Amino acid sequence: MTNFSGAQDFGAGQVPLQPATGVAAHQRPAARFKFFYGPMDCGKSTLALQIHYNHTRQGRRGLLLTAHDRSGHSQVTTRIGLSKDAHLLSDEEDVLALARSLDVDYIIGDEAQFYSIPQIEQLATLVDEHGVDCYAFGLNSDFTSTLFPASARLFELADEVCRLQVEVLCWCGAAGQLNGRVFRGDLVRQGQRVVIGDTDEGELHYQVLCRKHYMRGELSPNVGS
Ligand SMILES: Nc1ncnc2c1ncn2[C@@H]1O[C@H](COP(=O)(O)OP(=O)(O)O)[C@@H](O)[C@H]1O
Ligand SMILES: Cc1cn([C@H]2C[C@H](O)[C@@H](COP(=O)(O)O)O2)c(=O)[nH]c1=O
Repeated sequence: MTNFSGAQDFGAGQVPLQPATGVAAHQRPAARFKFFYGPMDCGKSTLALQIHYNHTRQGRRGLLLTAHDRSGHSQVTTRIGLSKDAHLLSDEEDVLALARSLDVDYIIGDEAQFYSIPQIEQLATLVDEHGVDCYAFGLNSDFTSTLFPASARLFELADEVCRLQVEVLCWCGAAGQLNGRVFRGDLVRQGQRVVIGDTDEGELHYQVLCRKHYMRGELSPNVGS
């Protein structure tokens, strides 16, 4: 909340978070809420770690979050080899309380499609009421080509939404756009929304497809690719 003098009013018992860099308040840009999205394998986690690195280098205190990372650990992992320890968010966890207890300047949230709606809204509150920059990274749609609820909320609330620039190619060479779930060699269109997996071959895996081949249900002739 901002009062008429321009000063922020955080209410009784609340202390605003302060950035660590020592930059005067009037020189600091307004906090931003950004959502970077794209299909599996398009470089989301890599960009998340790059942004985290750049902020840390300037002395800013950050919180790296993930949920259901493929590794099964509390880490952000990337296929290009980078990984970093992260806080593994549980479904009921209050991100606002967590960030305030750690006094952070920014949050990087990977696998944001798995966050709850309240958690996405808490990120927005951190931006608006506490000046914390929030960068969320995640899939836009699930294996049925339907938006994840958290991603839909991010599209509604974020200041900026960016489709990632690294094109993942469908087996035909066109830009991959949709995440196909493959079970025992067949594209499936029904099942649980959350099934952790990778784009490698296996009994259950994912394959990024262009819209035409997703709609036709035509998978790569090369198993697992
Ligand atoms: N051996 C490699 N050499 C170069 N780039 C690679 C290699 N392995 C993976 N990558 C890059 O990493 C990207 C996947 O990054 P990752 O952050 O794991 O994606 P996401 O989080 O979106 O699933 C691939 O699109 C590719 O550009
Ligand atoms: C499409 C889809 C994916 N998932 C899971 C599979 C992976 O564990 C993650 C995405 O990870 P990435 O870093 O973006 O490659 O999400 C799922 O549970 N349900 C789905 O529909």
